[in-house]
Formats: sequence, structure tokens, C-alpha cells
Amino acid sequence: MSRFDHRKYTPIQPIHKPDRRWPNRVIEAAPQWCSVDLRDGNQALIEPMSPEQKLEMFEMLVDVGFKQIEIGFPAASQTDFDFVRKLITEQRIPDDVTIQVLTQARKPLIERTYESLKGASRAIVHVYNSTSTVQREQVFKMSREQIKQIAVDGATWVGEGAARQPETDWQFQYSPESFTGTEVDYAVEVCNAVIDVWQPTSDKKCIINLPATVEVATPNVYADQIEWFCEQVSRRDSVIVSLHTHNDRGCGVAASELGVLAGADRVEGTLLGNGERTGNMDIVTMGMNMYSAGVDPELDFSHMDRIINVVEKCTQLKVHPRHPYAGELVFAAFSGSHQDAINKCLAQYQEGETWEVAYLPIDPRDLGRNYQQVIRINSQSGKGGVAYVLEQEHAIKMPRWLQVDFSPVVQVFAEDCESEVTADQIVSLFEKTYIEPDNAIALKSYQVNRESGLDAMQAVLVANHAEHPIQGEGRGVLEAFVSGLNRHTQHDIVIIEYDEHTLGHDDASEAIAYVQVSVNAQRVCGVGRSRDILGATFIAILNALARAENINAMRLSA
Ligand SMILES: CC(=O)SCCNC(=O)CCNC(=O)[C@H](O)C(C)(C)COP(=O)(O)OP(=O)(O)OC[C@H]1O[C@@H](n2cnc3c(N)ncnc32)[C@H](O)[C@@H]1OP(=O)(O)O
Ligand SMILES: CC(C)C(=O)C(=O)O
Repeated sequence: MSRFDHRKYTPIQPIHKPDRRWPNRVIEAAPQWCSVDLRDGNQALIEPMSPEQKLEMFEMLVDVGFKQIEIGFPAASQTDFDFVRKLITEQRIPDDVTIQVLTQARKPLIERTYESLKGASRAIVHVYNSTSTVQREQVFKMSREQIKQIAVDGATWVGEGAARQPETDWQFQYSPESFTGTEVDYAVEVCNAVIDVWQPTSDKKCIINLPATVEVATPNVYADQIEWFCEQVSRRDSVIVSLHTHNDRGCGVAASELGVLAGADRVEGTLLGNGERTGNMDIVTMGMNMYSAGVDPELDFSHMDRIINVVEKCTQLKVHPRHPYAGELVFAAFSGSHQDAINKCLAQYQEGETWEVAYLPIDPRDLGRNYQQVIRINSQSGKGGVAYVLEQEHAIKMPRWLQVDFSPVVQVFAEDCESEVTADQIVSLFEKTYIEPDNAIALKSYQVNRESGLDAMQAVLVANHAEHPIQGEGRGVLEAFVSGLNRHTQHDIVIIEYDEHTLGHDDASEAIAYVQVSVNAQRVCGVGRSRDILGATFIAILNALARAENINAMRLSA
């Protein structure tokens, strides 16, 4: 018998709410954000953060723009207690930032919590107890009334503690922990009892935080619960409804997004989603989802690499390379058709316009990334990507016919090395293929005379350590050069395509010339580089000829 048996599990029963309104809404403004990196994030770590790490994280959260930060569970450990004290006594809390601390609904813990907060100018005291059926029946082994009483007692002790320290501007927060596993009418009943104790007003609101402590259903079920709660809770205009979702089913962000549509005012989460088990809902993703829809998240993620660096350092967990908006690979395109589309869209994009670039939901530069990291080359890449890399990294603007010619060269190389091909490897492949082919024929000197519209040219070529003087005529220098080559080599060389540009912007810049020639009916490309554009073109033709000779083992005749 397999142990893999889904009949062991039962689905969560959604609430009946045919009048739901949230599906017709869109998010148009940022919710109040609260970072719980230093509490829920911290409590889930293999090694909780050191005081130095906590401070570094706190300062980064402030810089990102959080106005509410849950800084710990001061009654739980001396480290957390001391950290709260440090922030307060060293006056490290900016005037527009409110610290929040968590406590169980137990009197000694609440008293210790207030002790940690002495001297704070403002603080949110967050008290919780579990209300779900599983916790009531199996953990606490208490009735609904008894569980409600824990909440009411907790709220009372929180109120009393605040009254003893009137110098601080207090706000109270209550979480019916495991809300999503709680009958929603019972959750409202418990929260209303807490609200009755605290007597909030529209000027002095309390926060009711509704956690998906463990994510157990699709996000629409959570949204229905939130909308229903918002309709039923007492003193709605005096209550800030807050969300706290986890990611057990991979929908933590979606649940918070739908919860906001359903009427919530506030969202708790962590940067990049660290937290218990699969993590807390990721505020970077939710904020950037808003940003990419043209809504100001009121958080600044422009220095994403700093955020990643601090989060990785403090959590000792690596950010996944495919993590939304932040991962190393999320703006990288390896596949040919994606590169082609990105390349074409970026070429048309003008600074200041609405962003519409295929395959790039946002402009990577907004997060401190650059376009160089966008197009990356492996065996799945196409000509556009390779051309993009050469242009970005080395100012080489291959004409389309050369892109077509070069792409298979890179592909074979990528297949052979079975890994990503770097920009340096691409440029050296390019040089080896077109600029420095084996048995290259060098241009030692040349001279052009123009008389009555006819160019006569003489040049000295060097191949296999021997000099080869050539001379030719034509209605243009290139024709004259090719006629000299044809005469000397007995080949039939015809220029099919030609392009050139400078590699820089000053007089000292080199020119680069690209040619496609037919050598005895075989098409072959060559590239030449020189301070002199004419010389660059002759070199390009000679390199094409050398490549044709290599292919056919022909040799320049004496
Ligand atoms: C979903 C969440 O993330 S909630 C936050 C969870 N975070 C943490 O727990 C991290 C910090 N916690 C701790 O370090 C410890 O739990 C402490 C120091 C706070 C308390 O430790 P202990 O006193 O050993 O108690 P413990 O946490 O094991 O709790 C068990 C007891 O408290 C009761 N309890 C648990 N939670 C609560 C609560 N929120 N309110 C009231 N009582 C509670 C339990 O019923 C149990 O009672 P019992 O001893 O009579 O059976
Ligand atoms: C204390 C509460 C808000 C919590 O962390 C949770 O339920 O996940």
C-alpha cells in the first residue's frame, strides 16, 4: 500500500458568499505595510539573527521605507529584549517609524514586553492567541468561550500595561492566530470581544490582524473570509484590518493581494519571503506587482542588490535565482526568440515612454540592474542575442547577414562547452572567426590613384611570410582591389554585402568593416578593423578570402 494517499486530507470549506465584491476591484493604492522580518522571519531561522544582523536589517527596512516594523518578541529571549532596548535607548527609531512587538496573551510575557518598551515614543503592542478548531481541540483543549477569554484577558493586560506607561503613544494589535482554520463567525466574535476591551475610535484605531498562519486554501477563499470579516466586525471605521499570509501553497502574495481587494488596509510580510516553513508573504513581490501595474508601492526597491545582500547575510539563506523581481535570472533571456523580441523592443523604447517590452515586465534598470544582464547566451540563443551582446559589450554592430552567419558558430561552441557563453568568449570567437582567421592574409600597404573616374590600385599582401604585390582597376576602390585579387589568385571574388562603422566617437577610434563575398560562388564573411576605413574594408575582404581558402584548402598562388 502506498503512503501517498490524498484521502487522508479534507478540503477547507469555503464560506458561502455569492455577493462577493472583491473580484471586480483592482489595487489602486499601497496598503500600510508592516515588515515582520525581524520577528516572524527571525523566529524561523536555523540561526536567529545576531544583534548586529538585526540592526543592519532594521536600518535597511527603514531605508526601504517601512513605517511599521515588528522588531521582535521581547519576552521570548534576552537578545530580542536587548534589541528593543538598544533601538530605544540609542534613539535609532526615526520619527516616522513605529516599532511593533509580539507577545502571547500571557500576563508575565505582556509585562516583560512593556518593560522592553520603556521610553519608546510610539509602539504597537501585538498580542495573539490561536483560535482555530485544531488548536482549540488538540493544543489548548479548551472551549470556544475559554479561548475567547484568553484573547480578552490578553487585550486587558495589554491595555493595563499601556496605561502604566502613558508617556508612549500606544497602538494595540490583536491576531486570532490560525484565522484561516477558524470558523469565520467565531473569529469575528473573538475579535469583537477584544475590540470591546480596547474601545478604539476612528482617531485611535486598533489593528486586527487576520493571519493565514498556515495557508490551507486557494486565495479566493481567504479573500471571501476577509470581505466577510470586514462586513461583520464591529466599529469597522475604528479598526485597521491587517493581513498576514504564509506561503504554504505558494500563494502567499496572491492571498494578500486578494485580501486587499477584499477590504484590508494593512499587510504584514517579509522582504523576499523569509519566514516560517515556506515563508511569509513576500513584500518585494507584492510591492513590485503594484509598481509594474503603475501603482506606487510607497516602498523603494531601487537598490535590490543591497536588499538581497542584507537578507542573505541576515537569514543565511540564498535568494532563488528565479525569485520574482530579485533573482539573478529573472531578467535574463537565453532563448533566441525572446532575445530577438527584447532586442527589437528595446531598440524602439524611448526614455520616458510607457514601458512595453516583450518578456520584461519591468525595466531592470529600475531595480539597479542593467541591460547587459538581460541577454545571456547558451545553446538556446539566437542571432539577435549574440548581436546584442557584441554591441553592448564591444560596440560591434553586426549587420543582419553577419548575425545569421555567426550565430551557428556560437551555437556549436555553446553545445561543446555545455554551459553559458560569456561576452568575452563571444568576442574572442568573433575575432577568431572573422578578424584573425587561420592563414590570414595581411595587408602590408596599398596605394590608390584616381583618374577620369577610374581607380587604379596597388597593394602588397603578406601570406605565409611571403609578399604578394597585386594591382587592379575599377570604378571604385573596392572594385579595383577585388580585380587585383582576382587577377592574382585566379579566383572569382565578388562583393555581395558590405557595411562599416566606427568603434568609438573620436578621431582616434578604429573603424570596423564587414563584408560578405562570393569566392568561386561560395559565400563567406570577413571582418576587418583599422584606423583607416578603406584599409579595414580590404582587410575584411582578405579575411573572407582566407576563410574561403581554409574551407577549400586553396592557397594564394605565388
Ligand atoms: C504563528 C506564530 O508565529 S506565533 C509566534 C511564535 N513565536 C514564538 O514562539 C517565538 C518565541 N517564543 C518563545 O520563545 C517561547 O514560546 C516563549 C519564551 C514566548 C514562551 O515559552 P514557554 O513559556 O516555554 O511556553 P510555550 O511557548 O511553549 O507555550 C506553551 C504554553 O503557552 C500557552 N500559549 C501558547 N501560545 C499562547 C498565546 N498566544 N496566548 C496565551 N497562551 C499561549 C500554551 O497553551 C502553553 O500552555 P501550557 O504550558 O499551559 O500547556
Ligand atoms: C502571530 C501571528 C500573526 C503569526 O505570526 C501567524 O499567525 O503566522
